[in-house]
Formats: sequence, structure tokens, C-alpha cells
Amino acid sequence: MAASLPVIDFAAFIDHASSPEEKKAVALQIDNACREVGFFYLKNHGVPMNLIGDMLTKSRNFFETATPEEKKRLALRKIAEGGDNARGFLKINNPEKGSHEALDVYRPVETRDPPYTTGMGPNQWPSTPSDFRETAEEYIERLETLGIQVMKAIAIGLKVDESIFLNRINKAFWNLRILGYEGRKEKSKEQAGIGEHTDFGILTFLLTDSNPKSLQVLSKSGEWIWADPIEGCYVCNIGDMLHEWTRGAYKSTLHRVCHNAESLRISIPFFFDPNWDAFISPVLPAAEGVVDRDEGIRYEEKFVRSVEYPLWRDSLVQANPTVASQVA
Ligand SMILES: O=C(O)CCC(=O)C(=O)O
Ligand SMILES: [Fe+2]
Repeated sequence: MAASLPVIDFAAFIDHASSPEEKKAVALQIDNACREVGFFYLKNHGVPMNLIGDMLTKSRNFFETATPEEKKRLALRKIAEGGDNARGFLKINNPEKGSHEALDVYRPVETRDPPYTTGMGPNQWPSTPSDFRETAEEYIERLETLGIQVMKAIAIGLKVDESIFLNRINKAFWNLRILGYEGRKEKSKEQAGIGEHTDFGILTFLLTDSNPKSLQVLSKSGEWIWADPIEGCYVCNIGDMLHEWTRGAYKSTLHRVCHNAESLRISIPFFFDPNWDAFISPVLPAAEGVVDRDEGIRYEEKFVRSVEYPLWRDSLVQANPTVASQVA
């Protein structure tokens, strides 16, 4: 049987009535998953199911109804075009692989008039559905809380001070990405998706619709395993920043998307990323592993570097033309 990702029940960690031992037991399960796989399902996470349902429905509605004019209005723009290089709508179109579209929103920052600097512009919100922004903001608030709770569990699992991450994540420069993968209209060898990559930040909380056989994760033994959605669970994974903060003890694992079905697939990753000015500085002693070359720089610098080169999504799609043909 193919390997599968661990499912971790978070209920005891967020229940005020739980004992420190009960919380620690959850923290150790997360620690084990982060060391062994870098991916796990999180259930009983406390985010209301009706809010999750609303996010999925409204995101689907956006992709199904947005007109070309609306997409143009929302478009991610470079700094010279009055944008901030990061926020807004973009379409990755590859005639061989299919396409996907994404709307990126980030933690709001104070903005004046353009020109903006990278990442420092205003978010672009869809006008339809009319309460999209309201729902997304409520969802983001819940996910920020969840991110802080999971990081507390991670600190306990790492056996460091349980609030060690707090001043690096209390103004998390999160990124909510609303993704729509077009259904494949005709059979071709290639597939709509995203090429193999690791995520950039601390932790990703992935919410998807019920389409199976889309997301794949590279297992320790080198096989691609399907990470199909499980109702009520987030798929969580470690990003490069946490990999660096733990000197590689926690793995930011390669994953990719190969969407084969004929219907539109909606996927909503919440990238829980550090404060803009957080330092890349490990929380484990040097004896625990390698010292990363980015140690000592701020998250801001890494972020700006990542978006000022061709956008990573685009370059990954182009860099991995054979992803689909490797799928069993
Ligand atoms: O759509 C998915 O299942 C995952 C998307 C993803 O890996 C990403 O946006 O980084
Ligand atoms: Fe990813």
C-alpha cells in the first residue's frame, strides 16, 4: 500500500480544559510529522466548517463569474505599472500543461500613492461575490490564530521556550492565495498544475475542494504520493523558513499539483509567513544541523528577492515540463 500522510487531531491542544501532558502529546505528533514527512493533515483545528464552506463556495463563484474586465482590474501589476509585484490576480497559461489562475492577497500594510515597493501595495478584492472580502477577512483572522497555535505546539515539540516564535509571527506577513485550476478539456499528455516546489514561508494550511488526485507529495522514499482532501482537515506543510529556523530538522517537502479532471478545481492555500522584519535565525543550537546561508537576513529581504525574479509560479511551470508524464 502506498504511504499516506499522518492525520493529527488538534482538539486537545486548543481545548482550555486539556492538561499540559495532553497538549504535549499533540505537540509531539506534530514534531514527528515535521521531521519525518514535512506534511500532515490537521483535524479538529477550530476553524468553523460553515466559514470553510463559504470560502470554497465564494472562491468558486469568483472563478466561474469573473469577467475579463474584472480580471484586468484585479491584475497583479509590476511596480512600474503602479502595482507592488505581489498582490492581485494572475493567470499562468501554458498551452501544453493547461493553466491555472490565482488571486493573491497579503497582510494589509499602510499604503500611500504609487509607486509602491515590492509587497507594499493595496490588496485587490473581487467585486463578485459582493461579500467575498468580508468572508475572506473572517477566514484570515481564524487562520492567523490557528497559525500562532500550531507554532506554539511546534515550539513545545522542539523543546524550546513555547513562546519563542511569538515575536516573529505576531504580525505575520501571511498570503492567502485563491487558486483555480481549469478543467482539462481534451486528453493530452500534459496536465494542468504547478510544478514541484517547496513553499516559501513557515507553514501552509491548504484548503481544497473535494477533487481527488491533484496534489502530490514526495515521500521520504522518493515516491510521489497523493494528498487527497479529507473532509474537515487542512493539509499542512512546512515551508523553507521553518526548515531554516530548525536547521533542517523539519523538512520543507517537495510537492506538485497535477489536475486531471474535467472540472474546475479550487484550492486555497493560506501561507502563514513571518513578520516582515523577522530575522532568519534558527531556534535550535548549531550542533543540531547546518547553518543556512541566509541566517541573519530579514524575511523582507527573502520575500523581495523571491518576487523580483520572474514570479516563482511561472518559472516553476516552465522549469518542470515533464511533471505530468511522471504520474502513475
Ligand atoms: O493546489 C494545491 O493543492 C497546492 C498549491 C501549492 O502547492 C501552492 O500554491 O504552493
Ligand atoms: Fe505549495
